[in-house]
Amino acid sequence: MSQANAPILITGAGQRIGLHCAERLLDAGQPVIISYRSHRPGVDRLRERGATTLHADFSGAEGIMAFIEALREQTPALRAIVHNASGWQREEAGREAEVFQRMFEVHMLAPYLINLHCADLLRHGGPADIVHISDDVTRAGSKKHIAYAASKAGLDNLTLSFAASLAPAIKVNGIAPALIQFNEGDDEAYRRKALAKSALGIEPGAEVIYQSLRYLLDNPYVTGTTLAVNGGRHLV
Ligand SMILES: NC(=O)C1=CN([C@@H]2O[C@H](COP(=O)(O)OP(=O)(O)OC[C@H]3O[C@@H](n4cnc5c(N)ncnc54)[C@H](OP(=O)(O)O)[C@@H]3O)[C@@H](O)[C@H]2O)C=CC1
Ligand SMILES: Nc1nc2c(c(=O)[nH]1)N=C([C@H](O)[C@@H](O)CO)CN2
Repeated sequence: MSQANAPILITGAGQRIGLHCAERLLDAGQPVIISYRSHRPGVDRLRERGATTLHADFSGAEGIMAFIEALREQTPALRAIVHNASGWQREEAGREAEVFQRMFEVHMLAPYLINLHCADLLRHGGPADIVHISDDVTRAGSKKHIAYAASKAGLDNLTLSFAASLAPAIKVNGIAPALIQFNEGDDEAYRRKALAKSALGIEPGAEVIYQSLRYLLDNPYVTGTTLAVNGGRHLV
């Protein structure tokens, strides 16, 4: 496979932001591979559009390594790897250690192992990128998602280490969103409170993440950077 049509991998792209970015890449004629954990309608839609869909559960090194093996059987080259898969878990009484472990696995261990075991697929002489989807919450921490925020902060540090380690062949950057897209169960009171936390006060939707991803893929002189896509939350 020439680098020209090497696929872009997006993890956790069966729904929401990952699904939107996968669809937009397909719209642009870019081959796509996704990982998904739960089978959702978006997985079928991507498959129908020609994307390769691989099941993956990153809860533990075994599951991550099994995904890596399946990925390497699928393609000899990659244009980019987008680490989007994520669990937004609060602390739970009696399950504190399990929640921390889950957050560490999906936000740090999976990107770490996939990057180490798949960076060679990006080494083909053409433009190559790794993008970590983080969270603006790493600036200040979170009272109700302590393990989540800590694991995303660790992901931000992986951005720096991998950017230094893989340069100049591979650029490594992050995108740190604040509120992008509410979840179905978010009630009006929660939505009002969340919107008030940023200077721009809107729910922008997934397109702003695709625009940020496009910028990082297209810019040959940006690495080791995490883009804040947060509506000016740091100003409020
Ligand atoms: N939405 C927002 O407003 C914000 C999003 N972000 C970040 O942007 C990214 C995309 O957000 P969003 O689209 O809301 O993400 P989702 O909450 O929809 O999660 C994306 C996917 O990750 C998968 N996933 C979760 N845990 C695992 C695991 N252990 N192994 C494999 N897959 C897993 C889920 O699979 P399953 O379908 O099985 O649940 C889900 O489909 C995330 O990294 C998120 O942290 C940051 C700030 C705000
Ligand atoms: N994996 C996820 N991470 C995050 C989500 C989400 O739905 N899935 N949502 C948020 C919130 O939008 C938060 O930014 C504002 O309430 C954060 N991370």
